[in-house]
Amino acid sequence: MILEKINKPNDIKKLSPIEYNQLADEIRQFLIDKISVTGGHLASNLGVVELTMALHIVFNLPKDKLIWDVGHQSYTHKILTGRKNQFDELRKFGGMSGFPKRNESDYDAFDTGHSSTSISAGLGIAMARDVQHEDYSVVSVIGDGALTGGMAYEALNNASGIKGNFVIILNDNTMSISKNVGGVSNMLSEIRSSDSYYDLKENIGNVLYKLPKGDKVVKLIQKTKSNLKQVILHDSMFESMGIYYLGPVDGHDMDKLIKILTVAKRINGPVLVHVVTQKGRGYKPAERNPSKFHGIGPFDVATGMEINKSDRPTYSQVFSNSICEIAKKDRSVCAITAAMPDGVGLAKFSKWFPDRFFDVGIAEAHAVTFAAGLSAGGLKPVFAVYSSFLQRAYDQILHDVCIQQLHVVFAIDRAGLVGSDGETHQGIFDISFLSSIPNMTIMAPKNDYELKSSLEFALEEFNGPIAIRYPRGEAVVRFREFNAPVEYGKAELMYEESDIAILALGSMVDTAFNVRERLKEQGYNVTLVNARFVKPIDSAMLDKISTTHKLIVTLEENVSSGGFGRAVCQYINDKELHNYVLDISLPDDYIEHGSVDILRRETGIDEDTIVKRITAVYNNIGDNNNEQ
Ligand SMILES: Cc1ncc(C[n+]2csc(CCOP(=O)(O)OP(=O)(O)O)c2C)c(N)n1
Ligand SMILES: CC(=O)[C@@H](O)[C@H](O)COP(=O)(O)O
Ligand SMILES: [Mg+2]
Repeated sequence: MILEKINKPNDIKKLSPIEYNQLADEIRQFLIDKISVTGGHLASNLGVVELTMALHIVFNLPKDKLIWDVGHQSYTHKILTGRKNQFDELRKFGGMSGFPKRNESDYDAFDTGHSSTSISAGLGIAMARDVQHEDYSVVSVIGDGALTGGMAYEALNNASGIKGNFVIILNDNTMSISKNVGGVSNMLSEIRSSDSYYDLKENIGNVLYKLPKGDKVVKLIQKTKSNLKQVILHDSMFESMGIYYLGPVDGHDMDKLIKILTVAKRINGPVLVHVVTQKGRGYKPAERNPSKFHGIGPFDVATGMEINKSDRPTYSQVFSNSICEIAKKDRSVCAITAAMPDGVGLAKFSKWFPDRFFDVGIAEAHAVTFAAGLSAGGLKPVFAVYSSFLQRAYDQILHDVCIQQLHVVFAIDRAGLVGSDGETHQGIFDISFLSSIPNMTIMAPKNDYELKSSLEFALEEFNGPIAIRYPRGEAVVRFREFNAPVEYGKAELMYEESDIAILALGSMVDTAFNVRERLKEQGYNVTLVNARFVKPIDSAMLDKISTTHKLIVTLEENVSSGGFGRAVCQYINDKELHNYVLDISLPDDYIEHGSVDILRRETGIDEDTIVKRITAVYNNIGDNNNEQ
C-alpha cells in the first residue's frame, strides 16, 4: 500500500513517479470506503485526485498557498496533509470539517464553503505577498460550476493587473451539482473540443516545461498565442483579459499535470490552467450519476444505494409538488434556481414547465435581480434557494425587489441548522437580514400542509416581496388538525391557556408542542401559538396574550440578534407591557458541523434545555411576585 507511506504533509514528494497512479487508485478506494460510512462530497473528490497530487508535488506547501473554491473537493488535500486518520470523524461534531479550515491545518490557506470566492481570496493573498516583497506561489482551484458565479469575474478583472505569480486552476468537469449550464459552460466545451488547439498547446507545454523561470517563458507564450490565432478562430476570454491560458490538459494524467503546473508556477503574472477532469472518476455509480454522489449520505459500496434513507417527504419535495400544482393553474408562475434544481426541489418543475424554469448558475445575486425583472415584466417568480446562499443577495433584495415592492417569492430552503456542512451553511441568519428590509414579508410554516398553503397564499393572494423559510430534511406531517387559513400577519392559536405563552416559529412548533406536553405534566398552564409570520409580527395576538400570561417564550431556529424573539421583546417594550419575555434562539455565533440533534443540544434549543429554562424563569418570576 503506497497510501501507508502518506502520513505527513509532503510525504508525497518522496514517492517515485511510477508510484503515482497506484497512489491515486488507493486514495480513490480510501475515499469511497470512508465516505460510504460517514457520507460527504464524494464525486467532486474522486475527480480531483490526480490534480491534488500534482499540486502537492509541484508546489511547496504551506509556503505556497492553495485555495479551494467551495472546498467540498479538498479531501485528497486533507489526506496529503496529515489528516488521513481523521476521516472516520468527517463532518461529525468535534471531528474534521468537510471544508478547508485555517484552524484545522496550516495547509488550508483560506476557509471556503460558499462558491466563487477562491480567485478573490487568492488574488488578495498574492497582492499581500507582492506588497511585502515575499516570494511564493498562490494557487486558486475553481470548478467550472463555481466559475458561473459573478465574484469570479470581478476577481479575474482585478487579477489581470498582478505582476507576480498567480495560478488559477480551472477544474472543468462539465458539472455543477447538476449539469453545468449557460454561456461559460458553452465556451469551455468549445475550447475542449478544439482539437488543434489542444495538440498545439500540449506540444508547446512540453517545450515550456524545459525553460527556466522568467521572461523567456512569457515571450514564448506570447509568440505561441499569436501563432495559435492563425489556427483557431477565436481567442479565449481569459487571454483577452490578459490572463495567460494554459491547457486544456487531461486532469487524470499525472505526467501532463506536473509539466503544465511547473510551467504555470514559473510565469510572472496571472495564469489560468484549464484542467479537464471527470466527476466521480473511478467509481462507476458516481461516474454514471455524479449529481447523486455530489453530496451523499452513507451508501452501500457494491450497489451505490443510500443506506437508511428515509422515504418520508422532505420540505424540498413538499415545495416541489406544491409549486408544480400552483403553476399548472397559473401560467405566470415561474421558478429560478442558482444551480441547485435537485437540492431545492425544482427538478420536477424544470421538466413540467421548461419554458418557465431558469437555472442561472451559481449566481444568487443575479438570480434576485433577474427575479425582480421577471416580476416587473409581468410574471410571478419564485426563487428557491438555500438560506445561507441567499446571504449573497442582500442588496439585490433590498434595492431591486423591496424598494419597488415587486412580487417576488423567496422559497428559503435549509433555513435553520443544516448539520454536517457546518458554519458556512447553517441557515440561521435569514430572519435577521430579511427582517431589516422594509416591505419584506416573512413566513415560517409549521408543517408540510402549511408550507403548501403559505406558497398558495404568497402566489395567489399576496402581491409584494415575500419569503417562506423551512428547514432541511423531513417535513413535519403532524398537526394537520391545526389548519387555520393563512391570513396576512396572523398567527395561529393552537392551545389557549394562561400563565406561560409559547410563541414558536416554523421548525420550532414541533419542539414547542413536546415542550408544552412536558410542562403540562409538571402542572403548568401553557398556551401554544404557531407564529407563522415573522414579519409583520401579529400585534393583536401579542396584545391578547400579554393580558393573560406572565411569561411569553419565543422559540426560533435563527440567531437571537435581529431574530423573531427580539422583535417580540421590542414590541412588548415599546408598548410598555409588563410581561417577561424569554427569547430562546441561537447564540450570536457560528455553529460548527455535526448532526442537527447534537447542535440543537449544544446551542440550547433542544426540548430538555427549553423545559429547564422555561421552568427556571417562570418560577423565578413567581418568587419575585411573592416578594413584592
Ligand atoms: C454561493 C453558493 N451557492 C451554491 C453552492 C452549492 N454548491 C456547492 S458545490 C456546487 C457546484 C460546484 O460546481 P463546481 O465548482 O464545478 O465543482 P464540482 O462539484 O464540479 O467539482 C454548488 C452549486 C455553494 N456552495 N455556494
Ligand atoms: C458544498 C455545497 O455547498 C453543497 O453541496 C451542499 O453541501 C449541499 O447541501 P445539502 O446536502 O443540504 O443539499
Ligand atoms: Mg464542476
